[in-house]
Amino acid sequence: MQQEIKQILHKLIGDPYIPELRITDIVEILIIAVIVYEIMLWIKNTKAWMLLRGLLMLGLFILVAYVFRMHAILYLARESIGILAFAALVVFQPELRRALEKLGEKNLFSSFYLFDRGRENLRFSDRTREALVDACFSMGSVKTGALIVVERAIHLTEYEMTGIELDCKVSEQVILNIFEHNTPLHDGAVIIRGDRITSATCYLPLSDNMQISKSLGTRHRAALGMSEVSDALILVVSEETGFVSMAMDGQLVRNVTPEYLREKLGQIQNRLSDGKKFTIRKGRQRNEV
Ligand SMILES: Nc1ncnc2c1ncn2[C@@H]1O[C@H](COP(=O)(O)OP(=O)(O)OP(=O)(O)O)[C@@H](O)[C@H]1O
Repeated sequence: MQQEIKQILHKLIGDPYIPELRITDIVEILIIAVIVYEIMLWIKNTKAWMLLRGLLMLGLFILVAYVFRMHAILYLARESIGILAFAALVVFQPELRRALEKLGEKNLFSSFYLFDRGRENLRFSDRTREALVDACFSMGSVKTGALIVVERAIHLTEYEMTGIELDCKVSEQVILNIFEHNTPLHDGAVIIRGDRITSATCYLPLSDNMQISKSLGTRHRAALGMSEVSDALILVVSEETGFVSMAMDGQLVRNVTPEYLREKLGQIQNRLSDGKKFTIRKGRQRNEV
């Protein structure tokens, strides 16, 4: 094949230099392409995108300084590169941590182990999934605000500790009871691990995403913030509108339908699916932030 390509090129443009291509070179190119693609996705989905734009502007400025031989500016740029790199590490520490955690979550070899199939692979039961969907839409219909975090691979112990410890089975009635106005547990978020509610009144980190709609308050900001620092799926019921929204992977999807929520919960129900490398993202539903 390579020989044929060489012959065709020889006819067209003389004697071109084509280096020997081994199978490992092709594998290497594919690995680098996947890594570059993942880094680009990460940059696009995090604040790093703003950093990249900032760096491009800075690069342009330095280029102009170089062209016009502005020595003082070039000297300052040279001296501050180390400090800027350090500052970027500090500013992007949560995103970098999250990226490394994601890498650790990926179970690349799980699909090779057939004995894995016999294990208990369900994260939570169908009953819990239905209870969550029913509870959210019941609360939405009477405009009761709620914030529910469904834990996945990353343990949320540090957030559980901010609330009141519970250990009870998930059911629609229990969730409705927790978020009932003027009851001791209604404020803050509940955290769900498997089929159990582990904590209520938990305090979640607020997102500092500038693009989030100004009409959304701290409940939605907390849901988005939690989805930025963990792989959890967060459900929000708005006290103001009764809309049910969902946050995951730093994206907030507003005003979802029961079918959409059921589908998303179904997708995270299976533990093994976390190892999937490529997933086809379906179109976003309504107002995604
Ligand atoms: N950081 C947080 N962690 C957990 N819960 C929070 C946090 N911040 C706010 N909340 C919850 O959100 C409630 C306030 O919601 P607020 O009205 O500010 O938000 P909102 O996004 O406009 O929601 P809604 O549409 O329900 O009004 C608080 O009473 C509290 O229960």
